[in-house]
Amino acid sequence: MEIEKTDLPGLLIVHPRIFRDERGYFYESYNEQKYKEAGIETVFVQDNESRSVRGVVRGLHYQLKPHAQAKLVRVLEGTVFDVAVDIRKDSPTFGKWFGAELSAENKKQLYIPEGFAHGFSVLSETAVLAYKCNELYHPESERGIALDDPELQIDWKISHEEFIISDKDKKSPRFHDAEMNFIFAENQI
Ligand SMILES: Cc1cn([C@H]2C[C@H](O)[C@@H](COP(=O)(O)OP(=O)(O)O[C@H]3O[C@H](C)C(=O)[C@H](O)[C@H]3O)O2)c(=O)[nH]c1=O
Repeated sequence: MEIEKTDLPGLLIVHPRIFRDERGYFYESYNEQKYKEAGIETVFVQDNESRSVRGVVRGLHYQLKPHAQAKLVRVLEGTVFDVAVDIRKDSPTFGKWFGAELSAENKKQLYIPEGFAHGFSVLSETAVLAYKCNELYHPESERGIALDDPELQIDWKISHEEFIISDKDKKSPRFHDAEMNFIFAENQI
């Protein structure tokens, strides 16, 4: 398994080791010891799965502290453009976003620490996303940021005309007005 750093401190791309043979493939999609050795110390307590059709954009979501969630995201079917936005107020990359194409084919994973808003767009006919969280769902603490925020300028790799988004996400505030309480922790570099 290889870990790739990104321009946003703490946000990592995981390249799992895939074992292929004439039957197909096998790989460890998570291994607590190996991920800890690679710097992903997080212990996960909840697994989520969602299926979406082409054009769906889910997010940008996060939970306020003390219910902030770190996530380990992978794709079981199809292809998505997975995006994380740094909302750690004192981070040198506050307000910056990073995106990666995750697919059932490339089996890449995105490790998103606490202090990021998360969202994804679906680039294939359908996509199934599976992700681990280190904190339980706490709807009262859940917040959103507008997917088409003019300050963030996220390129979702699909046209806005194609967007299929939930009524809830349509009402998310702009980044500038979003409620955040993330203080940048030095150990997140
Ligand atoms: C997130 C969540 C939702 N739900 C229920 C609440 C709703 O009745 C239903 C759909 O929830 P929602 O529309 O918020 O689902 P998504 O839009 O996929 O939300 C997710 O989208 C982005 C990409 C994320 O990273 C978050 O994990 C999560 O916010 O599932 C639960 O029961 N448990 C949960 O952990």
